[in-house]
Amino acid sequence: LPTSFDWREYGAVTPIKNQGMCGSCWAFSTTGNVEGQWAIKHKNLYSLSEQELVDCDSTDQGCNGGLPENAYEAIAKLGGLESEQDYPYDGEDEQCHFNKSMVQVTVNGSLELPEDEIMLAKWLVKNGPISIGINANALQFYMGGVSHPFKFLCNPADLDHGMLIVGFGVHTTKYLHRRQPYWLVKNSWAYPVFKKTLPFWIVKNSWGEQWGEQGYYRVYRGDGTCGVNKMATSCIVP
Ligand SMILES: CCC[C@@H](/C=C/S(=O)(=O)c1ccccc1)NC(=O)[C@H](Cc1ccccc1)NC(=O)N1CCC(N2CCOCC2)CC1
Repeated sequence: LPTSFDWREYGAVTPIKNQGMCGSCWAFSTTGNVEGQWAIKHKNLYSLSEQELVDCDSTDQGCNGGLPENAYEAIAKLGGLESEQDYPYDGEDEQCHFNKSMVQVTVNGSLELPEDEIMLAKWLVKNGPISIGINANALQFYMGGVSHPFKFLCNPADLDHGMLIVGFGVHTTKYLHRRQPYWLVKNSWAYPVFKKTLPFWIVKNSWGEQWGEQGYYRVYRGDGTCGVNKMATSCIVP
């Protein structure tokens, strides 16, 4: 197993997207995994439509939540996913206007991955980015670095947010030289939820555009922090 790995270096990850004021994190977690699987298998990276899932995946609840595993199934049943361009994101529940002739990619199954984080890292290197459920408590006020909250502050059993692991590495702290293995996790927030309440000119000027580390979150790898390993899944693409 390498010390670090990052699927962004191999063209398997699209730029950070913004879910806005809609609880569609599950759809972004799903499209992120499908984008990666398709890119690795077909050498084509397409940005895929979350709005199609919000509007047309009747097994999930649109802006009120969902599960990537349901979404993979829904994509297979619908007949595929359209591109972001052809079915753009509006951040609210709309009438489904899926057009099967516009399908960019298809899915024909899914996998539940092991909770062992060494096996997860091995799977990631071999196969691609992983969709996860996580407890988002530590994300609300995340400002960078390797997040490693106490278990009672981030219950691994209370998963409430869908994200995408795109890689992993080890951070050595400056003074004590502590080694902190971490997962590199793609988020779908432009601003953290709490900053949405601040006047835009404060957020724009002081914290820049992106949430976290240019839209990414680094969380401790190896002890099930925030349940990062509890619901790791991937689609299978033909
Ligand atoms: C209200 C929906 C919130 C949304 C994410 C919104 S969010 O904006 O990213 C955010 C997250 C945390 C803090 C603040 C903001 N969360 C979800 O969609 C999460 C994502 C998730 C959870 C666990 C494992 C994997 C993925 N899922 C969920 O919220 N749900 C999972 C499915 C559940 N169904 C109810 C009916 O019976 C079938 C199951 C509905 C709730």
